[in-house]
Amino acid sequence: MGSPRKKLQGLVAATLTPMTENGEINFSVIGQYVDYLVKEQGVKNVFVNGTTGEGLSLSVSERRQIAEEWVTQGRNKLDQVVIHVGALSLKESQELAQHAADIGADGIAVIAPFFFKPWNKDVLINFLREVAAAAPSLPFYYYHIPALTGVKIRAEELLDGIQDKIPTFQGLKFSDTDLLDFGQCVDQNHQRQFALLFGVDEQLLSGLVMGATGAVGSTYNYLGKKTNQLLEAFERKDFSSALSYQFCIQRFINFVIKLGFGVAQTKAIMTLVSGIPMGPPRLPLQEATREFTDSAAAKLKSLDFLPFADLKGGNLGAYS
Ligand SMILES: CC(=O)N[C@@H]([C@@H](O)[C@H](O)[C@H](O)CO)[C@@H](O)CC(=O)C(=O)O
Repeated sequence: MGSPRKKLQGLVAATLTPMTENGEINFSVIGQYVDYLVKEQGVKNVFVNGTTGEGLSLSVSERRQIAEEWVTQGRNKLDQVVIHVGALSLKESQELAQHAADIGADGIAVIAPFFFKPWNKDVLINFLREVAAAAPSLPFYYYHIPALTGVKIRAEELLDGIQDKIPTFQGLKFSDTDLLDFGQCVDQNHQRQFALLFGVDEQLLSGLVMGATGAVGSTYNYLGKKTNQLLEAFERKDFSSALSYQFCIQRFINFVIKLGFGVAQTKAIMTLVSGIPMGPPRLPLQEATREFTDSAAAKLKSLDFLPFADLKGGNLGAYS
């Protein structure tokens, strides 16, 4: 991994947490998972224990072990390993933040507490500051995901003057469709000192046009290669190709959203595409149905995201 102060950019895969059929963490496949992301998807940054990683459904001990495994397996292979350490308990969040620093992670991220909710920006910043202070050497990212936390404090409000309060603040993971809010974050970031990472994969191109400096998402686990083509087209100002890539990605995401799409389904798709068993999700999530997986497989194939050989060659076997 690179120096902790290197700016986080490009694609960041929001990693899944592989589990066994008994619901235990399957640490044994994380090394293979790292290699798959780097070699097959061209993705060299990971966001661990977030939404996709079922971070809030895991025990603190499991979260620590998973973070350690990603840091260990990612050494000299991944550019950055960012650990999500958000929790309802400030103490747990601080413990996880300190642990992330101790094991040599490259950054930490925190969502807003969502049971007793911060009712204004200052209260939210007070909470975030206490967590950040537990890992004073690590870049700190705020993870804005209002649809799941129910905390609707606008990101642009939060950003205003944040580095005076949280000196390690390094950026934002913006998992929302409010492009006015996101645009105003970019507008404030005059010196481009912060990483502004867009978190809605099906709208990435809009985020890039608005000024996103990178992206964190679940689909980069298995559509990283295609999304990197989108990023490259955007970089060379070939907007027509960038739009074609985005539409292609949208066709798939739109299709699975209509079937019912979430972390469980992402696990099934990743198992299918990579051949690495991701296992079931943890309750209250429910495992994807066979019908979902078959339909997703057919769609991936029709979009050329999954060569026929892969379908025949055992990846479906890895799922069943
Ligand atoms: C609500 C949700 O899970 N959003 C995803 C997206 O990647 C999302 O799966 C994708 O845009 C498809 O809708 C990410 O923003 C979440 C994420 O990065 C994480 O797992 O921490």
